[in-house]
Amino acid sequence: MMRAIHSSAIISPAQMTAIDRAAAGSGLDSFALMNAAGSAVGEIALRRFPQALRFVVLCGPGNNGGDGYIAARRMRASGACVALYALGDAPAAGGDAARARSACAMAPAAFDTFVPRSGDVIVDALFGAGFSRPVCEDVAVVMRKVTAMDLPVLSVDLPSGVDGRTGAVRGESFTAARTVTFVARKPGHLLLPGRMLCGALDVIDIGIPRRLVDAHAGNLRKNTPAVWGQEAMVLNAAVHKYKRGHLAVFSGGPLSTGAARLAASAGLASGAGLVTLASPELALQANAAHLTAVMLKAIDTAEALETWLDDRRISAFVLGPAFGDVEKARGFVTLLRDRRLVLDADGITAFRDDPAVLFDQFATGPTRLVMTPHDGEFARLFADLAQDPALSKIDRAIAAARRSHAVIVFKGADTVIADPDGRALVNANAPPWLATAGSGDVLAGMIGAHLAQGMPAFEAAAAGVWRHGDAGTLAGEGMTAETLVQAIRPLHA
Ligand SMILES: NC(=O)C1=CN([C@@H]2O[C@H](COP(=O)(O)OP(=O)(O)OC[C@H]3O[C@@H](n4cnc5c(N)ncnc54)[C@H](OP(=O)(O)O)[C@@H]3O)[C@@H](O)[C@H]2O)[C@@H](O)CC1
Ligand SMILES: [K+]
Repeated sequence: MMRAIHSSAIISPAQMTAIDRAAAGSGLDSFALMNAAGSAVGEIALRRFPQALRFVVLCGPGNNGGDGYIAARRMRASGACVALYALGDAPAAGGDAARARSACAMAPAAFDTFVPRSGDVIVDALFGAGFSRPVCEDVAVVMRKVTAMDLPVLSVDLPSGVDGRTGAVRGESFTAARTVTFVARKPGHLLLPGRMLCGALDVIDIGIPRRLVDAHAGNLRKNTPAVWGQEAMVLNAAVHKYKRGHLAVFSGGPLSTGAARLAASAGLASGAGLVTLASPELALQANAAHLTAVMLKAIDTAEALETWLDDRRISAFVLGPAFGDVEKARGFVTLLRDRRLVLDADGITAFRDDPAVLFDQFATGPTRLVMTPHDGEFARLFADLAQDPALSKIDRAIAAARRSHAVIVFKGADTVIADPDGRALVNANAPPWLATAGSGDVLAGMIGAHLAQGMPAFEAAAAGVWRHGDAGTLAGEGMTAETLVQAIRPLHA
């Protein structure tokens, strides 16, 4: 009986190896685990691809190939037509993969004799967790042929060619219709481009005890309401508006007010009790003409801001969307350094020449700064991390959070949220059409609303990102930033 487990845990290939060792150390039979894994693959192949005229199992030299041999045996036992091809050397004698190969009782043909044909379903068991270098040309040619013929691919653990730690493609990869992985998701299943290449993902329990998984899993999870739900204030009519927080959003000049208004209205729709747009005098008219529930306050200078900040009920701030004046942004951030702040867009770019000035101002006390960079903005503050090819997007976000003492929301279709303490989340509910003009402004306002309500910065960011993806899905294809705000769902008890 197959069960899906650890629904939000993400485990790196290195942690998986440690779990594997711990399982063996506790007396679990590693061949039994492979048997469970390979049998699950065979069963899923039979169930999900009834149209197959032939199952072609491509086995690599390691344990990923071992799973393939078990799957082949399982499918053959059910009467399916199965062809088996082996890449490279035979598996090391005495290991589980060698045992699986002999138990399979089918002689594999050499990999380079495989000719794909119409009606084939490919079971890709070439490389999984042990994928260590770019695929060679022989393999790449087969991958390209299979893709060109649009043959369904069921990948074991990961589409071969995808790096499980980073999600990067090394050389070439299969594009799977389905991927069957074991114990928990790996980063490569969620980070781009890996996520796009996995197809539907099955996470299978192969019998490793939960205590061993928990002992070796790190602080990385998929972003779901389970992560932040307990911290979220359940909003109802009985909660006084001041208890739901007061969010302030800084507007740009008279010709660039729209972004801040989007953030402000998103903040209100996300549950902030009060939202005030802090606007330059010259932009008051433009802003006033468009606002109803959002309040308006003229703030032009550092002095005016300093006076306003005496009101401690203003519980969070958003600075950056189309703000424009980077010098003014730097001055405002200094005044806001002991407050809860979402820094986005121009607010991030303002510190490109000396990021340490920003980081130092938030170095002590509780984590209260959330930054929401896209790739370009990230590179402006963290050039070395952005350029280091050895780092995954998760590694980059965590290192940036540690350095800046801020929660980092590293945006993209695979947004990563990282806390200075090393916790991280990968978000996966964003529809492709969410990448549209103004979408980032809406996100900044949503995170600001959660901060204003008093949620810890990490959970506030996670809740904002998840609800943003949820609203995008509800708004549907063809959405605009305005319809996105309208689609923000209230939090339910
Ligand atoms: N963890 C668990 O609990 C369980 C894990 N299970 C399964 O084990 C899998 C991990 O097995 P694994 O560690 O043997 O690694 P795997 O992916 O087979 O690759 C290693 C081989 O490929 C080779 N190789 C690498 N790159 C290459 C390239 N570009 N081109 C050519 N060759 C290349 C590499 O060569 P080497 O680098 O050593 O020279 C080595 O020979 C995991 O994904 C899952 O399916 C299940 O059985 C259930 C229990
Ligand atoms: K594979």
